Amino acid sequence: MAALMMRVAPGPFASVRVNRPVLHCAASALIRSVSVSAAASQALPERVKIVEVGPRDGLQNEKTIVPTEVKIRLIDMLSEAGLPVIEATSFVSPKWVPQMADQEEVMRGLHKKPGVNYPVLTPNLKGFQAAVKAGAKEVAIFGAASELFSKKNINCSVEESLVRFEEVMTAAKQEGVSVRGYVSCVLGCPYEGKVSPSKVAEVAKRLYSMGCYEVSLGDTIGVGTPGGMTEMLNAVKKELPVEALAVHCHDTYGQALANILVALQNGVSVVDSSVAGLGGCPYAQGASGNVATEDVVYMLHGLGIHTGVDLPRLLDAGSFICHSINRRTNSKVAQASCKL
Ligand SMILES: CC(C)(COP(=O)([O-])OP(=O)([O-])OC[C@H]1O[C@@H](n2cnc3c(N)ncnc32)[C@H](O)[C@@H]1OP(=O)([O-])[O-])[C@@H](O)C(=O)NCCC(=O)NCCSC(=O)C[C@@](C)(O)CC(=O)[O-]
Repeated sequence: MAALMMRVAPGPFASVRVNRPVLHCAASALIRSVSVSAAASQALPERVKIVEVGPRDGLQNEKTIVPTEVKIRLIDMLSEAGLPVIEATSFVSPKWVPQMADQEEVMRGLHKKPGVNYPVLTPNLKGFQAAVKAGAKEVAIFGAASELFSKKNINCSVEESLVRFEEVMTAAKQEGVSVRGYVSCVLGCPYEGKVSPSKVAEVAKRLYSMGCYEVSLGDTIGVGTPGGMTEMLNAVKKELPVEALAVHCHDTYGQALANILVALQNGVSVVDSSVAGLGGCPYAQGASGNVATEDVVYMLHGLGIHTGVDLPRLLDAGSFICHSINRRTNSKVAQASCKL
């Protein structure tokens, strides 16, 4: 062990202000050096854009209402940590998702950092209009590759949802608002089981064709494996440029990082994640937390990929929200860093 600790350079957590066994620093530096040399032989992106979904996807499923000031503080801590995109809230029905009922206050209260985007979810024109009134400059429309999930989540068929999204898109073009698209259940549905990659590709193409600048492919219940991810991406890449794709992985079966790595190897360079691994969709049975942003950042930096994210500050944001809502972090990196 002594020999191991002598051979490695200072770890990536040199500036983390917590007590940590020395072994963690040494081991993480070793992991990094091994990973970088492995990455050298792979076609991986030099830079990855992380879309932080914690304030929305991470909190929407919390049963106890999180105070608005806590949500605002979390968003501000995430922007201070260098996250370039922070999904702030959603303009959905408060009867359907009570946790997001303070969407206007959140939008008005957050301290917008120059260069940071704060998209919000809008399922229909009503949500879009409210979002714009509250100052949103970017929205996300969210469809699905599964009929039953679409019905449970937004109370309409996939085709009906696309008609609603066209209305949002038309209004967004008039207002100069950017629109991101989601396809949920891309690697499996809690109600229909297996989902065909061709159906995912079809819905993704519709969203892209109507004007979404980016389409995020959601493994909503975290059942995917690297094999399934590869097969699905191969189908989608036939219809959309890979530059317009993002992946959105939940970690129910512990496959999220492996799935993300496969997506990177397929040319994807946008990754959604949630601080402390919080999250889950209230209308997807069995959905667990999103992949933790801390773990994604740790892996990407270990691969020598730039994110612009300051990991110690991100760990502070994770620690803050976990203490505020009395939850244990799902991030392995946070656990190893003795942050909670
Ligand atoms: C889409 C609706 C509204 C349809 O819900 P509905 O009941 O069919 O809507 P409606 O048009 O019949 O209207 C019913 C009531 O809702 C109101 N209403 C109508 N629209 C809005 C709105 N935008 N904001 C606020 N209120 C709204 C409307 O005004 C009316 O109010 P009432 O007259 O009863 O008082 C509903 O199903 C809904 O809000 N669903 C959202 C569900 C949700 O947020 N799910 C979680 C996000 S998706 C997700 O997590 C997956 C993702 C994106 O993360 C990717 C992944 O992981 O794969």
